[in-house]
Order: sequence, then C-alpha cells, then structure tokens
Amino acid sequence: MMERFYLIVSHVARLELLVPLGVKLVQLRIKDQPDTEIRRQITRARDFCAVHGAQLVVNDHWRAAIDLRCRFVHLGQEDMQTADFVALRTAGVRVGLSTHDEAELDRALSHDPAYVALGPVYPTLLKKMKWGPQGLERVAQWKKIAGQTPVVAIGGLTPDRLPGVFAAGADSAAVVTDIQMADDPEARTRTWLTACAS
Ligand SMILES: Cc1ncc(COP(=O)(O)OP(=O)(O)O)c(N)n1
Ligand SMILES: Cc1nc(C(=O)O)sc1CCOP(=O)(O)O
Ligand SMILES: [Mg+2]
Repeated sequence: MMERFYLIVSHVARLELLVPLGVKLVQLRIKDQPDTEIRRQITRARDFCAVHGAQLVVNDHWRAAIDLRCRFVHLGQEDMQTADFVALRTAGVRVGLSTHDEAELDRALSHDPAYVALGPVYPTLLKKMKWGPQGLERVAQWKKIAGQTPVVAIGGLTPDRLPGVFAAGADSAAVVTDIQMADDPEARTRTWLTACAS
C-alpha cells in the first residue's frame, strides 16, 4: 500500500523537523547544490528516516542514491534520459516517475515503476511548467491506465483539495509549497496527516 501523504522538502533540516510528526514518505528534493553537499544531506536524511521508520525518496540524484545505499529515487522525464535503470534495479532501488501526458505515462509504465506521478493537478507556484493544470478527470484516467501501479497526484495541492484528489483515484498526494510556505509548517503538516488519514 502506498502512503497517502507524500511530503517533499528541499533541505534535510526541514525533513528532520517534520518527519517526527508521523510522516512516513518523504522526498528530499535538493536543487543547485554541489555534490558534496547533496551527499551530506542525503546521508543525514537516510539515517534519520531509518530511525523514524520513514521511507526516503531521493529526487534526481540517482547515482548518489545508489552509492549511499538509499532504496528509492524519483526521476522526471529529463532525469530518465540519463538514468541507468539497470544499475538502479541491480542495486535494489525503487523508482517513482513523473508523467504529464499519455506518451510519458506509457514510457514510464514500461519501466515498471513503484509509482507514477501526475502533475500539475492544480496550478503550482513552485516552478514554471509547460503543462497546464491536469484536473481531477485526468487523475481518474491515470488510475485506469496505470492499473496496479500507484498514482501520485502532485501540483497545487492543499488539504481542502484532498477529498477530490483521493475520490478521483489518486493513491497518494504529494506537496511542496503548501507546507514549505506555511507560517507554521509543523501545524500544517499535522493538518495534512489528518486529511490524508480520513
Ligand atoms: C512525486 C513527484 N512528482 C513529480 C516530481 C517532479 O519531478 P521532475 O519533473 O524531475 O522535476 P523536479 O522535481 O526534479 O524539479 C517530483 N519531484 N516528485
Ligand atoms: C515539483 C513538481 N513537479 C510537478 C509535475 O507536474 O511534475 S508539479 C510540481 C510542483 C510541486 O507541487 P506544489 O505545487 O505542491 O509545490
Ligand atoms: Mg527531476
């Protein structure tokens, strides 16, 4: 069973703040840092998640994930072009993949991923994307096509939007901005945990 709440953070310090609240699935999404810093944070996150019984997902940095004996990575379409899927499989690393249209979904499913992410379901402030909001019907369509492969919804999600997202068939809801920008990220994480549990 896929965890319904999927937290994404940009620094290990934020992971250490929020995981003890009961987060069981967390992605470390580090951008624009030197390799030594990336590996330092991944190592710290790996050990912290192990102690707290949380699953760490390493975004982008699949080679560091293999080297540092992490168990799960997330790759986008561009990351997929350079990733060594055989090396990842041999190392026992599970892979989650981003998708935005049917062709990407077909290609992603051919890699037998641990999940496929669909986004942006709603408008996102996090980054400029060529894709417009996908909407909930698209989540339902993804669920049908993906079959046994879990579907992660991402992009513009808030606790208020979760009932619709899960009713449409998403197995999990991923979030960056709503928690990253919250005045009280710990309180907001608790709100998400409650909303995902109901
Ligand atoms: C769960 C999840 N879904 C999608 C993404 C986006 O991945 P990608 O397209 O590679 O973009 P970046 O996050 O690397 O900017 C994700 N990270 N996690
Ligand atoms: C990082 C990312 N990837 C997306 C995709 O569609 O692949 S949407 C997205 C933004 C993350 O969501 P939020 O709006 O919660 O910041
Ligand atoms: Mg990426």
